[in-house]
Amino acid sequence: MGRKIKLIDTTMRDGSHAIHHQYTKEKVMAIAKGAEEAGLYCIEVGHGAGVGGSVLQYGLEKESTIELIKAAKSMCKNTKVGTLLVPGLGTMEDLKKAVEAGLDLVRVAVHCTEADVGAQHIRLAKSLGLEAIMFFMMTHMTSPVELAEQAKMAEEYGADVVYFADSSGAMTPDDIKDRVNAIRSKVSIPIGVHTHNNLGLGVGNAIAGIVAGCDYVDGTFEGLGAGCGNGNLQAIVAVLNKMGIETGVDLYKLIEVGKNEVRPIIEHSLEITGESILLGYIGIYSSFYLHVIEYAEKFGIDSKLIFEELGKRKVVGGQEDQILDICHEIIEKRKGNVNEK
Ligand SMILES: CC[C@H](O)CC(=O)C(=O)O
Ligand SMILES: [Mn+2]
Repeated sequence: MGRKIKLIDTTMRDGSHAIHHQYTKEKVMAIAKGAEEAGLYCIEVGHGAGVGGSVLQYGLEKESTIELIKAAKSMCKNTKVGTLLVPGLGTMEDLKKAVEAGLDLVRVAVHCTEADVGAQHIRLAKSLGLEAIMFFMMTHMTSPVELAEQAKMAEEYGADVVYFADSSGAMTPDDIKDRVNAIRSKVSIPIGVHTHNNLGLGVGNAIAGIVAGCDYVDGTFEGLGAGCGNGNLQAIVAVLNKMGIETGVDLYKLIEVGKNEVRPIIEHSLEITGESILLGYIGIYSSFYLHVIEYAEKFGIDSKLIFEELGKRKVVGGQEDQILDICHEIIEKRKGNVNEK
C-alpha cells in the first residue's frame, strides 16, 4: 500500500477572496455536499482572511464564518470542516465559537518567520480537540533552512501538521522541493503545501510538493482563489491518479461539482494575465490582486506601478492599506505635489 494524500479543498476560504467574501449558506451547503460525496479529506470555509477577517480593509463577508461552518457541517459526515485563523484578526473566542459550530480542524496562519505568534492558538486548538495545523504564509520570503526552524517550533507547540504556502504564487518547483526537504530534515509531523497559480504553476507546484514528500495538499474547485487562483483540485487529483498516488477521491464527482456549483460563481477570469504574472514574479500577496486591479481602474493608474511599489516595500498580509497609500502617492506625484527625495 502506497501513501494516501490528504486533500484540503479551500474553495470556500481562499476562493472567498475571489468573490469578495460573498458566500451564502446555500452555496456552501451545495459545495460541501459534493465534497462529502467525492470523499475529500477536508473543506476549509470562511472569510478569505479566516475567521475574524471580515473587516473593511479586507472586505466584509456576506455571511459570517461561524454560520458558514454550521452550514458546511450540516452536509458533512466524513469530510472534515476546517477554517483558517490569522492570530490578531481571529481571536481565541472566535475559535471556541467555531468549535461550537462544528469545526474539526483549524489552520493557524502566520507569516513565515513568526511561528511564535501562533503558539497559543495551536495549544488552544489541541485542547479543544481539533486537528491543529500551523500554516506558514509568504514562504518565498524566507530560506528553506529558516522555514524549517519555524516548522520545528510549530511541532514543539503541538501542531499536528505543518503547511507552507506559496502565497504569491512566486515559487518554482525546485523552491517547493527545497522547502519540503529542509522541513523534513527538522520535523517528523506531516507536511502540507498550498499553491497559487499566478505563474501558471498552481498544479505543478502542488505535485512537486507531493513528489518531495508532502502528505497534505490544497486545491480549489476550478482553481478559484486569490490572485490567479490556487492549484486546480480536479487537475491535481487527475495527475495523482495518473501517477498512481492514492487520494481516495472520486475525480468524476469533483468535475461535476466544479462545473455545476463553482464555475457559475466565478466573477473574474482566472486566466494567467500580465497582472497575475507580475504578482507572482515580484512576489506580492495573492489576496492583494483584486484590490490592486480595482484601485488601478478607479484612479486610472497603471497596475504595474502599484505592484512594483508593493514589491519594493516587501508588504505582507495585513498591509492592504498600503495599496491605497501608494495610489495616493502616485496621484500626488503626477500633480507635482511631492518633493523628490
Ligand atoms: C490572508 C490569509 C491568506 O489568504 C492565507 C493564504 O491562503 C495564503 O497565504 O496563501
Ligand atoms: Mn492562499
